[in-house]
Amino acid sequence: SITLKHGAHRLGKRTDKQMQTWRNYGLGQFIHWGVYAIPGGHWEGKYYPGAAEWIRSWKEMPKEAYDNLYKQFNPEKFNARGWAKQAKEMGAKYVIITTKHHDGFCLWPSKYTDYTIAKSPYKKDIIGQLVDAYDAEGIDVYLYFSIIDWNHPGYRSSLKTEADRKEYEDFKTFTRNQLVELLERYPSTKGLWFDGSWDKAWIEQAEFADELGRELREMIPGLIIGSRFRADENGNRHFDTNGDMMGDYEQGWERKIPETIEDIHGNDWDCVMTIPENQWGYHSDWKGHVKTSNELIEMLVKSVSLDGNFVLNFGPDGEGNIRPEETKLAAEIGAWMDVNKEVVYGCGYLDWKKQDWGYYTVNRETGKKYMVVFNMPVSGALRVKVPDNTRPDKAYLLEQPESDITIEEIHRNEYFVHYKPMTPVKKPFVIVIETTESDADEGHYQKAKT
Ligand SMILES: COc1ccc([C@@H]2N[C@@H](C)[C@@H](O)[C@H]2O)cc1
Repeated sequence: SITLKHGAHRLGKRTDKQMQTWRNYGLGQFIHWGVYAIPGGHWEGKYYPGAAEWIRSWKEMPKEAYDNLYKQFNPEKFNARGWAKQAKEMGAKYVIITTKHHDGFCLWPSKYTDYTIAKSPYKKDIIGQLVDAYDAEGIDVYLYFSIIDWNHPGYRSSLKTEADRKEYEDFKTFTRNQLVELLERYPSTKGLWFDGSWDKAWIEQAEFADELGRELREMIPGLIIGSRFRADENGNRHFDTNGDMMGDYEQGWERKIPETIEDIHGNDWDCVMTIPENQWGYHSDWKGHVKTSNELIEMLVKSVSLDGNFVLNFGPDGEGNIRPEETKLAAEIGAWMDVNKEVVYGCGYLDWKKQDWGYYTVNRETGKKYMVVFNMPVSGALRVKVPDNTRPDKAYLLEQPESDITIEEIHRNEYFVHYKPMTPVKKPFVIVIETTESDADEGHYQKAKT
């Protein structure tokens, strides 16, 4: 590997307490809220087919009209305590809240621009209310911040002229000032989730961004920042010139989930996921597939089974309501978590061969192993392949610890867990499997000579 001044500053996972807490969350909530929720994916009767929070970039949206929307932003239904309570009941352990999206509108009263909530009819600090409400529910708060800022005069996506460069220096100072301001105003923040950092102009700022990251980490010891924040001096993002991840966890899994443990390259990671195919901000007309709670629970369990966190996005409307579809899903996920949360919290990857019926998770402290079943085989026989010197002794339903499920040895290190549900299965369910680790005899299975 080559020597880098602004590459990864740490190899391997962080092992401090704050990062251990992050690693054990399992389930998080994303909140995308801003003035884009006012048009909600429409303008003058026309339907915007893109992601609602990007409507300003739509050729049918006059920039002037969009940039004046904040003058009508007065979400009277906004109830931070209600949102936090709903997130608690869903089972979210952390929340990521948009402080400023690409449009540059600040949901906190920043003193570095007038394009903020303080200048709207609503006036009050939205970020402050959410931080207090989620803190009160014991849900850790992380702040989303977009480097892209279409409102700031100094913002550039690329630096072509000397004038660009001069303007961009003001933008860099503004960006730093806002981030320092956010951490000063909300010191209970556990981390920053950066977005909009793919512009050439920002990629050229390896030294500035590295120094800014250092300054922010000094302000809040243990602060957690993902891989999307900065580039190294050769313009590499997420992974530096040597292939080492920059930041504390990988932020590449947006609306997608790794397939195998190899895909995560030994790094911590989060998957951030929308309920429709691709809407983060509020769109009043979701077209296409809206994910069910069974799909979302599977994504959650799949993420945990591969040592990641799953962060589900909510996009409140222009009045401050959480829409009915999201409320329903939060309740369904919460009902499942009420019964099964122990297969998520503090759990991660078990190095047993993945089987078709679902996913294994293991509690990192207790070693307790779980089979989370999504796909019942017609045979009722759940195949389990174990590593050498591991023998499954007992299996029982998490919901009925006294249930004793038959385990049949069918081959060397291979078993059938025989389970036929008495009633039709409508939600994923969990079987706890207990094992003995032994240097037992090789057993009596003979490999065929071929
Ligand atoms: C051009 O592709 C994208 C896709 C998504 C984004 C933003 N990242 C998500 C977390 C949302 O904030 C979305 O607007 C930005 C650019």
